[in-house]
Amino acid sequence: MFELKVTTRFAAAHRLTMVGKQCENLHGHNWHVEVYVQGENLDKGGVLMDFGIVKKELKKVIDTLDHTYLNESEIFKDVPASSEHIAMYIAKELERRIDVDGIKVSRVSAWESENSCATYIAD
Ligand SMILES: Nc1nc2c(c(=O)[nH]1)N=C([C@H](O)[C@H](O)COP(=O)(O)OP(=O)(O)OP(=O)(O)O)CN2
Ligand SMILES: [Zn+2]
Repeated sequence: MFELKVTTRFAAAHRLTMVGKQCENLHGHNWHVEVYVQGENLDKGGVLMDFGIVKKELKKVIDTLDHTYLNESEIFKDVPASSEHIAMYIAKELERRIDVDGIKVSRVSAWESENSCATYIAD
C-alpha cells in the first residue's frame, strides 16, 4: 500500500452555533489542509499517481472555499461549516475529481490553528 500526501491552505470566514460562545461570532481562520491519496499499485513510472494531478485537482476544490464566507456557501447550506465538514467536503469533492480506479482519497485533515485539526477518514 502506498500513500501520497499533499498540503495546501485557504482563508475563510465562518460562524459556528452550538460549539462555543465565541465561535458564534463571525471570525476567520487560515485553514491548513492535508490530503492523503492511497492505492496498492505503482504505474510504469514508479509512482502511485503524479503529485501534480493531485495538486491541480485539489486547487480547484480549495478555490471553492478560499476567501468565502462559508456559512453563506451552497456547500454548507445544510451542514455547519466546522472543520469536520470542511475536511469531509474536500475529501469527497477531490475523490470525485480524481476518479482513478484503485486510488482513493483516504484521509483529509483540516487544521484551524496550529493546535487543532479535524480529520475525515474515508470508508
Ligand atoms: N470539533 C470542533 N471543535 C471546534 C471547531 C470545529 O470546527 N470542530 N471549531 C471551533 C471554532 O472554529 C473556533 O473558532 C475555534 O475556537 P478555539 O479552538 O477556541 O480557537 P482559539 O483560536 O480560541 O484557540 P486557542 O488554542 O484556544 O487559543 C471551535 N471548536
Ligand atoms: Zn472558527
